[in-house]
Amino acid sequence: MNLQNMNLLRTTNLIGGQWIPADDGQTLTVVDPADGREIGRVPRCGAAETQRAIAAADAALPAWRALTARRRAQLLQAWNKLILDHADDLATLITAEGGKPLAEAKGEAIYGASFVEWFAEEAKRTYGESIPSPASNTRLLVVKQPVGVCAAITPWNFPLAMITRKVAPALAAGCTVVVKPAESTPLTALALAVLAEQAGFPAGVFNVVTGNPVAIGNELCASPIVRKLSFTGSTAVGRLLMAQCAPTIKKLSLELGGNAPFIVFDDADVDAAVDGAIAAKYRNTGQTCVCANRFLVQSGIYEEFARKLAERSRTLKVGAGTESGVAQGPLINAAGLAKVEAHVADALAKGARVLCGGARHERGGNFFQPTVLADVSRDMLVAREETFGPLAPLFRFETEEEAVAMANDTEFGLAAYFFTRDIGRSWRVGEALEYGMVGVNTGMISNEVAPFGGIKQSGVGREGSKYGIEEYLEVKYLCFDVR
Ligand SMILES: NC(=O)c1ccc[n+]([C@@H]2O[C@H](COP(=O)([O-])OP(=O)(O)OC[C@H]3O[C@@H](n4cnc5c(N)ncnc54)[C@H](O)[C@@H]3O)[C@@H](O)[C@H]2O)c1
Ligand SMILES: O=C[C@H](O)CS(=O)(=O)O
Repeated sequence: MNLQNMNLLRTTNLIGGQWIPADDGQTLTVVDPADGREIGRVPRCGAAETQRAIAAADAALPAWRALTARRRAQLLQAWNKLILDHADDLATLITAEGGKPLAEAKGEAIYGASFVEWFAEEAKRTYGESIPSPASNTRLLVVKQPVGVCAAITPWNFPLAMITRKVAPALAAGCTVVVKPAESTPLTALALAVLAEQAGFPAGVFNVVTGNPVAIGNELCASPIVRKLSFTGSTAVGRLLMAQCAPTIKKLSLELGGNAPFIVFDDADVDAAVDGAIAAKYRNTGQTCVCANRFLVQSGIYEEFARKLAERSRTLKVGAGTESGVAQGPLINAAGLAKVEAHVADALAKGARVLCGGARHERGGNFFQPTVLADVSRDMLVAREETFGPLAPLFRFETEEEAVAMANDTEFGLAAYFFTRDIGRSWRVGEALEYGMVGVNTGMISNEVAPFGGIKQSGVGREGSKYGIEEYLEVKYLCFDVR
């Protein structure tokens, strides 16, 4: 792999300021999902290395939390600048190990840096408060203090932004961090660590451990030194980690799976709804937690919307993320491809109709055709499971009440979208949808300034926004007797 700065391509882990291999020398192979080529190897670390990373973060904590917020902010700004200065190389890494089109990967590097910039500013605003005392001899004060040593476990689909969305607020708050990135996309995480070291973060403040997820996760969850776990990934794994953290009563942030409804009402601007559908469905080849997973279309405009969405989906160029003009890359692996295929087969077997795509792409490998299915019903797998691929299943509905009931008929509650030009309906439906985030007449909702997160089994806590740093702070109440 050719980078402008080859120093970013690391095959070791950063623990306590040292770049180290696995104790037993074992490695994980990293492959390009577009062609299966090996692009690198990283340490297959386990419990022992993780224990050392936790110890390093613990040792670094007192000095780090004692720094002024201004100094922590300066280091975060330096990291932000380095990420932006190296955005092209970081995009090359993101595409090489994750498969997304290069333009999207560049966008992720910029998006990921925006969390570092945002929390550099938030670092200086962890305000407390004074409370009028009910007793004349006491004065009441509330202060915010860093939680302490934190662990972060992150997914492959945004290998840079999901790390900075956790590490930036943690460091801003005065915490130290041990990160375990996904096995599929460790190189981007290690490149971020190179830049953090270059920015001047002291040894042990930011540690990255790659390898056996179960062994590393068990240590991070079991250690009483780790006071918080922030996890982004599937609901199944989030549920497991939540249970594993119970014995040590850790503070938890969980950003989990979704099953986003995309509702189009008869009164919508259909062309705008199709634009929104393309954005909400096909970003990262449909592999984002906020991708539209179910399209609920009112009967009056069903055929028009279906036809236009299929027409636009056919125009999406499928190929390796490095190829010019590519809009859809490969699925991350064979399992991801098989899930899309299974969802399509199940829907067709139960009466759905193919409007476009519907099969593996002629390029073979992990490529799948952008697919739109009509006449989809609630007994199909796509109604209940997160497809996590380029599949747009269209459900039909008659009334607003039916649409809301269908949209809420899931254990997930991350993101939802709807298109209408009726102001009353936008309030009624916006309030009735059981989701943490709702896009109204838009298919793109993610940014660093708004609270990102879900309800029900899509998780707990919020990332980004003014709320994100609170996840890494403890509230302390001081009562002074002033006699
Ligand atoms: N809500 C969000 O912000 C958000 C963002 C991105 C992805 N996701 C969700 O993540 C899923 C796809 O990502 P994924 O395939 O990487 O999810 P995943 O749950 O399989 O893996 C996520 C992370 O957990 C680790 N992991 C897996 N099993 C573990 C264990 N037993 N102990 C410790 N760590 C373990 C993995 O190595 C990886 O680092 C989808 O469901 C998607 O909706 C949610
Ligand atoms: O997969 C979901 C991530 O959170 C991506 S984004 O924040 O919606 O860009």
